[in-house]
Amino acid sequence: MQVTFYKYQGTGNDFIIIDNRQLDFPKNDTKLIARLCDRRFGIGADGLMLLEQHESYDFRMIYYNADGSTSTMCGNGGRCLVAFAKKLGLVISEAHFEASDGYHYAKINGDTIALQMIDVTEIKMNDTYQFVYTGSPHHVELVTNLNDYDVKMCGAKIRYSDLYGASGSNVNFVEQENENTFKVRTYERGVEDETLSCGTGVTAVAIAMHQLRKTLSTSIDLLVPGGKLQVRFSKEGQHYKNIFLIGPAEFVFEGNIKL
Ligand SMILES: N[C@@H](CCC[C@H](N)C(=O)O)C(=O)O
Repeated sequence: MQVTFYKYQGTGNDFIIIDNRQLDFPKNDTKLIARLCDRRFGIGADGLMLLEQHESYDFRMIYYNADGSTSTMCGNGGRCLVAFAKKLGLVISEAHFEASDGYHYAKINGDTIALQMIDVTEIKMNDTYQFVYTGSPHHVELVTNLNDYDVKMCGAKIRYSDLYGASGSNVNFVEQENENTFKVRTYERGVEDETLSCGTGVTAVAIAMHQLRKTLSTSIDLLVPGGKLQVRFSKEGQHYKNIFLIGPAEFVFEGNIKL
């Protein structure tokens, strides 16, 4: 079977996208997905997404990590899938879709996609770290000297620690740059390495930093190794709502593979 794939990236978090509206992609073939994402033996990506038909919304998002595991929500992936849906002509300036964590709305402005994330109602605050679920689980930790930090080694230690059990967590290391700007480097579960950006990760960081009162701003800039993202939200009581992850989502190339 010949399949056309599309490569997209959002601040360097890169994805293989396949139009699976005909439902012919072998969705349970973990080894195939891992091989397609492999940077030496395959196309290379942090994750693979399928765009499928949805009964009430514009489309459905199915996300796999680079190791082939089915995953929870991917913020940068969601933004890239919206850009792909626009390329397919499924949406024009707005999108409504369903992902593993439920309904999402997105606004399209050229290559900039603003994706609404799920509301956050619980933040676990600890002396040295916070835990925020933004559609995916995220450990957030302030560090000094982020540029020289061993994200892969320290991230893996936390991801596999007793703190998060068998399912683990993504791990974000953060350093404050100014009043409303934070630098972030993320160890991603399922890639098992640092990625250049993580959308659900920077969303967790923005909320954790606001909750910690490191910033009073509700529009926060996040500098990641792959570029710049913005997270905006409103706070109602103890709940964070109307959370938007904003940044570029770009088509890179397309090709055909024989499965
Ligand atoms: N890169 C993603 C997060 C993808 C999911 C994550 N690896 C997990 O398994 O939790 C993002 O942009 O949010």
